[in-house]
Amino acid sequence: MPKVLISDKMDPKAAQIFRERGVEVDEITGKTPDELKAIIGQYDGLAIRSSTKVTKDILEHATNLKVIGRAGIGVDNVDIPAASAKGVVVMNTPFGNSITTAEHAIALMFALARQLPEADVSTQAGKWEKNRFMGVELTGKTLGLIGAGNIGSIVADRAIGLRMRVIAYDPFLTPERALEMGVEKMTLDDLLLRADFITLHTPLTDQTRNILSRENLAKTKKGVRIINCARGGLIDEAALKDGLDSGHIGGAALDVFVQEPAKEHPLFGTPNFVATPHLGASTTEAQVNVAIQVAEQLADYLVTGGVTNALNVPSLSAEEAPRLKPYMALAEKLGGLVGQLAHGELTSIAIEVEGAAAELNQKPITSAVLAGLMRVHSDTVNMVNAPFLAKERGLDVREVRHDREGDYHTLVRVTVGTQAGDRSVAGTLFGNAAPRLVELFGIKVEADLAGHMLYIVNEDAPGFIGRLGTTLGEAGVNIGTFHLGRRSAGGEAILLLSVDEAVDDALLGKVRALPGVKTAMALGF
Ligand SMILES: NC(=O)c1ccc[n+]([C@@H]2O[C@H](COP(=O)([O-])OP(=O)(O)OC[C@H]3O[C@@H](n4cnc5c(N)ncnc54)[C@H](O)[C@@H]3O)[C@@H](O)[C@H]2O)c1
Ligand SMILES: O=C(O)CC[C@@H](O)C(=O)O
Repeated sequence: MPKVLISDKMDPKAAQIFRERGVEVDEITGKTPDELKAIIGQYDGLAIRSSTKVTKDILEHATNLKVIGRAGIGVDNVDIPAASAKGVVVMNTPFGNSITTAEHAIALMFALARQLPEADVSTQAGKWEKNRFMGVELTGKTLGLIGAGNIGSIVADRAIGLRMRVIAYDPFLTPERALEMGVEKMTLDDLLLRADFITLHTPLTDQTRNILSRENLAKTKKGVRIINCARGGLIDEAALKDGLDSGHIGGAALDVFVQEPAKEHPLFGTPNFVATPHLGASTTEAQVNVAIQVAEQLADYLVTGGVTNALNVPSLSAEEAPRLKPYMALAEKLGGLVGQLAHGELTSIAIEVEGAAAELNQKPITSAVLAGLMRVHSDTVNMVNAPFLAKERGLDVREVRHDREGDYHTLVRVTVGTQAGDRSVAGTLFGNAAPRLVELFGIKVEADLAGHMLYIVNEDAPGFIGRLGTTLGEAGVNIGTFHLGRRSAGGEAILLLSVDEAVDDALLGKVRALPGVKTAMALGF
């Protein structure tokens, strides 16, 4: 039974779903990195929010981990390259808390417009400072969105409802989508010049880090009010403080900080500054949504192989997964076969599909071929990290989908480019389920690829099979199945034998010494 750790506070629905789906679950929150390292090796899945930092160091101890699920959107607390290199799938729940976070941005915009937090503190202190708190209306003001994705577009919708004019800077926003959203797309400089309020809704990337830098803050309209419910690091916090102190910036509300938890901060106590402790996603509704989604996604992956909302592998629906499963087994075997047989450096690999296979999602088939190919050299390769490793090694990977009718109702062909030329193997599924090799280096042959096998290339001549049988028999090696293929009578023949025991080097030497043998190799699947 797969086992999952929930390491951050999460709605109880998550644990309930895991149990209902046959996944064992432990909820252990508030662990230090060292404590997490000590226990993470027991788990197949890890469900987190933003507190757990899944670093490379933690991943090195996660010997059984297959999937990490973030109950939320931002995955900057997960080292995705390290997870990918280790073959761990990383998923998030991209929509579960979008409305809630957009509402928090709108709430902070109101808080700034009417100085609500300061007015509350003053009133409850018995001061009744009616003249101190003069607000501004939102109606007719211009809201500048930096980032117009899921959350940004909900903020735009709500702001338009408040009769605000919404302008947006997002390099990936198409003119059609901007029109549909009712926002005016523009450059960042134009937005900075025109916005009365600016709200940030981008992920933190190398391009967005410090997007509101000191220089950019200086370009804003005097009195601008700034809201950040996305990620700390998007704004230069020191420059923001200077802007508030000088009065150039009329107000700022931060839900997120460069360093979290932010228990002390130079901005704290600054007039017109509002802070919340990363509460963007903190509503009952959003937390139930993301808990349910993350548990369903992790359980799907661990139980059926379905992949939803993964950031480092292609998606695979729970309906597709069972159809693709036998193909992935076939693909891994074909990859493993060429990996074992092809000598020297591989420069390219082409994965071709035809017949029924051509109607499927090809990405998982390709990943499985690459995993089989590279697992020949490393036990830690799997379908998740194989494409990354292939890219890292400069292997040129091509996917080809054929429309044509072939000899088989379904076929997967793998061709690797080597210094000696191209080498190709092909396989089909018998009964849509059983992987079967049907072609090896241009020769028709029909074989299961399973267990210990012996691959022999020899000159097709009478008496050879008898001599081979005797040699194996004398070594106590029992032949399970025997598959023969040849280009032409008396030409080159290929033999693929499954044997009950591994063939050691001494026996291989004897096989290679038999008359007519050109190549003999032990294979394993
Ligand atoms: N405060 C919270 O609790 C909380 C809750 C949920 C999400 N978030 C954060 O909100 C952010 C946005 O979430 P989302 O669901 O809208 O994401 P999203 O992926 O739907 O949208 C992000 C948008 O940013 C745009 N973008 C990317 N690079 C950009 C750049 N250089 N300049 C301008 N725009 C750029 C993208 O094109 C995209 O449209 C994420 O960082 C997420 O972590 C915070
Ligand atoms: O889990 C949370 O409370 C914050 C989530 C939020 O930052 C997100 O990116 O989804």
